[in-house]
Amino acid sequence: MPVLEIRHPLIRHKIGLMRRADISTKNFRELAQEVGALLTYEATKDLRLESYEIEGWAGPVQVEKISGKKITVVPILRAGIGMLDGVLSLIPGAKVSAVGVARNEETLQAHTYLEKLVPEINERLAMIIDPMLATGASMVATIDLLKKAGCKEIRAMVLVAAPEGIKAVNDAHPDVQIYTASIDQCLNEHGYIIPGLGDAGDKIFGTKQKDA
Ligand SMILES: O=P(O)(O)OC[C@H]1O[C@H](OP(=O)(O)OP(=O)(O)O)[C@H](O)[C@@H]1O
Ligand SMILES: O=c1cc[nH]c(=O)[nH]1
Ligand SMILES: [Mg+2]
Repeated sequence: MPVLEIRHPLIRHKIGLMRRADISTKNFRELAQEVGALLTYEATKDLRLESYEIEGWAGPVQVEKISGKKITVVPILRAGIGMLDGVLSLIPGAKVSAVGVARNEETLQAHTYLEKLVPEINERLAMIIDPMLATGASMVATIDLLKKAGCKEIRAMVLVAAPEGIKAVNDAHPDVQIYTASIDQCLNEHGYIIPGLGDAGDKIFGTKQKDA
């Protein structure tokens, strides 16, 4: 499935602000949530609707509601937490399935350390959130475990994606649609996205601010 780069002016503007080397933790956090919400708006625009009747102020009126599968949002810890409130601001009823994946900074392999999935996840649309899609190893590991748990429909929302990561996800899981605020140029020799955002987890949590 092709990747969708959402080139909305608000997203372009906010991602531009996030790239500043001297950005504060507070600003980075706020912008990650805001872009998370804007990506959610796009990634849900094809959800099915059904109409039903309510009693309105002037009598009966036909209105609509989202029908079909319920949603579970799947933040990849840690950094995925940085988009979670933004996503939930638009889909407040969604259940949250936390998946912990850490990238080994030397081998760039993904290590899964936590899997807290909601019940009946096989009946839900899973929306994975993570600011960064670099080599794709963390995303592929997350999709692997969701499919093992029975998920049939999976979407991924990332702030910034490298072509290498998009290819890795597409090769392993061509059925998964990726939504991103920016397709960047490449990875550097340490597996960091160029121009990218630096280490998103560190910037969201206020841990070390050193960029590779
Ligand atoms: O595509 P990949 O090459 O796998 O890299 C991307 C992953 O790396 C970062 O997480 P990290 O492992 O640094 O964990 P953190 O969220 O705890 O900082 C990021 O949030 C992604 O999960
Ligand atoms: O550029 C990158 C790559 C992996 N993880 C990050 O936080 N940033
Ligand atoms: Mg990190």
